[in-house]
Amino acid sequence: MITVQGLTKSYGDEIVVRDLSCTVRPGVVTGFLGPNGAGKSTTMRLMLGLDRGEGSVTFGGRTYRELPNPVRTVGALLDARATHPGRTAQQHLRMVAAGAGIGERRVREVLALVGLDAARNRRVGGFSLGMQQRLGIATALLGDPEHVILDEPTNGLDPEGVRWMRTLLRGLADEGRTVFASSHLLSEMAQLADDLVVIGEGELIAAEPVRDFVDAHTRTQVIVRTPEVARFRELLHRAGFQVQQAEADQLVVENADTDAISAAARQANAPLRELHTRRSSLEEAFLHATANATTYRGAAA
Ligand SMILES: Nc1ncnc2c1ncn2[C@@H]1O[C@H](COP(=O)(O)OP(=O)(O)OP(=O)(O)O)[C@@H](O)[C@H]1O
Repeated sequence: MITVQGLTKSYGDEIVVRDLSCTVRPGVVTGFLGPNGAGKSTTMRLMLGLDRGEGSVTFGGRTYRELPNPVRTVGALLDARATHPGRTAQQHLRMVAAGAGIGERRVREVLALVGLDAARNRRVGGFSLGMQQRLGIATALLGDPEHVILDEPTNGLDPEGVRWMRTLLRGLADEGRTVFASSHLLSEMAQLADDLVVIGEGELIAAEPVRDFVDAHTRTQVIVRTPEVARFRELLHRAGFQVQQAEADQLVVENADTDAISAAARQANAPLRELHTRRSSLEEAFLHATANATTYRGAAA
């Protein structure tokens, strides 16, 4: 469990993380979202004690600095390109392992886990971004940590790599670990994350399960197809539903549920050809939730 309390960071006069508090629970994947410049990387750096700020972050009750052997408790990937380009993947991992008292066997294990066994003797300088990302993950997992913090772990990965990452993070969560990962790929997050922490301009916008976040920031629509569209529309309208005709035989009802619509159709003796709920996407919810907290916004077309 990661507990963040009152985390605050300023650069000069600019407050980039403001009084941020949340908990990240074990056994699930928590996605960390926010528009560009929202303060995600800064928050992760603060969590790991790489930056100084106010407030506290604890891992199972202890701050990063209090951990006797941090590599064994918290595994982190912040910048995959931070590895020395002249070292091979294996040399890099051996170096980190030696510093934490981790043996050669685990080095080979994590190389295999991230699919870099065959490339272990190649210099990191020649690695693609995706390979560097895999090495970064291997480094983060070296100490078999209970907490995993990853900044944009899918960055540079091809579709197969993204899928691999999804399976890996799910597996880590299923083992009971606390997994906290930022990403800009919202459709990916929708598939991957159970919980979300969403920030905008350094402030907490939401910390809740993905489903609750989407429900809170979007409207549910019920799609109805009927040959008697005009009569049924009028009927729903009179019953107090917010309803629009979308196609010749299709109605869209806002904030309704299919039970209520099918009951109304039965009562009116209106035949239904289709009735289903359209759930909004995480992307729609994210754009709505962060609309007022977007520092770097493209100019309107
Ligand atoms: N070393 C620094 N000095 C001054 N300002 C900084 C520094 N690092 C970050 N910032 C500022 O802090 C704010 C938050 O940046 P941060 O990189 O944490 O955001 P982010 O959410 O990770 O963004 P992105 O999604 O674009 O990676 C930005 O306004 C950024 O310009």
